[in-house]
Amino acid sequence: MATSDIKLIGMRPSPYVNRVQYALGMKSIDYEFLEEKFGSKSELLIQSNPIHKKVPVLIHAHKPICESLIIVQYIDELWTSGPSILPTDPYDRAIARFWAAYIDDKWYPSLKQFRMAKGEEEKLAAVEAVKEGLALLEDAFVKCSKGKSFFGGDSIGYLDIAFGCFLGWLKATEKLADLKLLDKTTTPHLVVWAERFCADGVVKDIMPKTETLVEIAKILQAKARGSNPN
Ligand SMILES: N[C@@H](CCC(=O)N[C@@H](CS)C(=O)NCC(=O)O)C(=O)O
Repeated sequence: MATSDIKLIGMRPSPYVNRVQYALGMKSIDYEFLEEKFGSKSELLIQSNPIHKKVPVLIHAHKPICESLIIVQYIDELWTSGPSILPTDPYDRAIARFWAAYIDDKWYPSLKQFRMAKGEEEKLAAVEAVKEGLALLEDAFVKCSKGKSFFGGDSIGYLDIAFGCFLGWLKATEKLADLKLLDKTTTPHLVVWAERFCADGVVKDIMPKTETLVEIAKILQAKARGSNPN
C-alpha cells in the first residue's frame, strides 16, 4: 500500500497513538505520520475528528477513522495478510475486547489520577485502584495467554497492544512517585510480559523514552496545579 494513502494524525508520546503505530508496525504497513503540536489542534484534526478532536486519527484513502481501539480493529480486518491482531476465536475476541474496555475505562484513568492527584488522600485511593487493577490484569493474563508469552498467545495481539501502550506511562509514573507498581511479588506474569512486550522489535522503536514521559508528566502536573515545573 502506497504511503500517501495512509496517514496517521498523532503525537508521539500519546499511548493511544502508539497503539495504532504498533498495529501498523505489526502488519508492516508504511504510513505518513502527521505530528500535531502539543497544546493546539490542526484544521486537519478538527475536520477528521470533529466529535472528539483527539488523536489518533487514521486517514486511509482520504477517509478518517477515529478512536485507537477501533483503528486497531480496522487495521486487522483490512490487512489480513500480516499476523492476526484480534483472537480468531469469537469468545477469546470478546474477552480481549472486555479487558481492553476495562483498561481504558477504569485502569488507565486510575493511573492518570494517581499521577495528577493534588492531595495525599486522592493519591492513596488512586494508587490502591491502580494496584487492584493490575492484580485483575495479572489474572486476565494467566487466563488469556494460556501459558504462552503474550495475552494474544505466541505473538503480540489486541490486548497486548491495548495494555502495552500504557507501559511507558506506567514506568514514568513509577519514576515520578519513586515506587514500584508492576511488582515481581504481586504481578509476576505481568512483569515478564512487560519486559517481553517492550523488547519487541516493533514496540521498542515506537515506545517513548521513560525520561521524555517524565518530563511531559511534570509539565502536565504543573499546568494542572498552576505552577512552574522547575
Ligand atoms: N479514546 C480515545 C482517546 C484519545 C485521546 O485521549 N487522545 C489525547 C492524546 S493522548 C488527545 O488527543 N487529547 C487532546 C484533547 O483532549 O483535547 C482513543 O482511544 O483514541
